[in-house]
Amino acid sequence: RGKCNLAGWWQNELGSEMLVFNANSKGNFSGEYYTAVSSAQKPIETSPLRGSQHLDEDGKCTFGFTVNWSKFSDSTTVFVGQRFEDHRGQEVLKTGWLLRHKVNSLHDDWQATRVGTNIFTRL
Ligand SMILES: CN1C(=O)N(C)[C@H]2CS[C@@H](CCCCC(=O)O)[C@H]21
Repeated sequence: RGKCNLAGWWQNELGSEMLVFNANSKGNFSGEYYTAVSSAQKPIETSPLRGSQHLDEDGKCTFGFTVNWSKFSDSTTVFVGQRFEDHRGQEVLKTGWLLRHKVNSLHDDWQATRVGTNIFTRL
């Protein structure tokens, strides 16, 4: 696979881990996300992720993926970002994310979406 192969195990500064499977010829991929922390009240479970990446040969591909949190939280997170290599040649995924929780009424919609940034490095 090209230099921008996102497949493998990654971890971020929150202690979350994700396993990304090989992308197909169109750049579509799936994986599993294990969050170490959650605002949900139920036990955390591994959650599926699905995404799409560009297949650049320069190794600096952009990508996006969605995590559909399992039964433990009625919420969804979308990530968008780019792969880089740092000064030591270590791979990093610089991402931004939006986390949307289900709210019970339109009036509560204003408080339903959180935003953040995140860096993943290979496990
Ligand atoms: C641990 N996290 C992580 O690795 N992030 C990049 C951020 C954005 S997704 C969120 C976890 C959400 C878990 C499900 C829920 O509490 O609704 C937080």
